Amino acid sequence: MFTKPSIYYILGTPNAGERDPLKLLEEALKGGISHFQLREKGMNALTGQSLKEFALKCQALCRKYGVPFIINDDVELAHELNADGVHVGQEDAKASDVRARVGDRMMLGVSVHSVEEAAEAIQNGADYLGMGPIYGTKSKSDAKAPSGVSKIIQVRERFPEAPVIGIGGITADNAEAVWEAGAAGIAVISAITEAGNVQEEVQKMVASYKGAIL
Ligand SMILES: Cc1ncsc1CCOP(=O)(O)O
Ligand SMILES: C=C1C=NC(C)=NC1=N
Ligand SMILES: [Mg+2]
Repeated sequence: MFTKPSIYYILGTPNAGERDPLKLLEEALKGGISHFQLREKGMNALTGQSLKEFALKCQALCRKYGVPFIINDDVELAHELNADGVHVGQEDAKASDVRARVGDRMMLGVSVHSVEEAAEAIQNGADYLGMGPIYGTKSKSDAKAPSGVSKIIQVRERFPEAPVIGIGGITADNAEAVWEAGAAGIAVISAITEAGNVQEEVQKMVASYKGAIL
């Protein structure tokens, strides 16, 4: 499910700005991302039928490259599209309710900020944990203060079997510390979305794992 180094691209149409989100996704897929999450939030976010149509196009692209298609927050859309996974935060639906709704087939990710939240998420059936923000981020308006990799280290010590995905301000240049903390993957929005060469940026992120002291 999360072979190291997992590069977990997250995108919503608001993040893409003037760029074509589907072109960004295809370039990232060609570059070798291992997971994609559609996170449609913020200014002018798509809703209803237009969101569903866009989600279907993203899902088709992911399927073409054999990469899991994960939907953020919207459990009903994930269920309707038979997505490969759904990701929820602490304020979203409770992980146990989501698991009950989507069944065991679908990957369930939960955002956690502490060992206690990690314990609860795992107890409730989480397949992986999203942890951050590691560094400063401009892509989440209500992000907590960056905490570096210390919390990832704590959770890894306590739950060595649980895949942890680091998130928040991660680039190819600062990813090494996240690998060294034991993360199974890095989740990225802007470093890939705003890259001059998207494919190359993804490849540099994969390469950053080899440089890490594990
Ligand atoms: C969704 C989310 N959760 C914590 S930080 C963040 C945004 C990550 O975006 P970026 O990779 O551009 O910092
Ligand atoms: C907030 C998040 C944390 N981690 C992941 C993987 N996705 C998210 N949307
Ligand atoms: Mg959420």
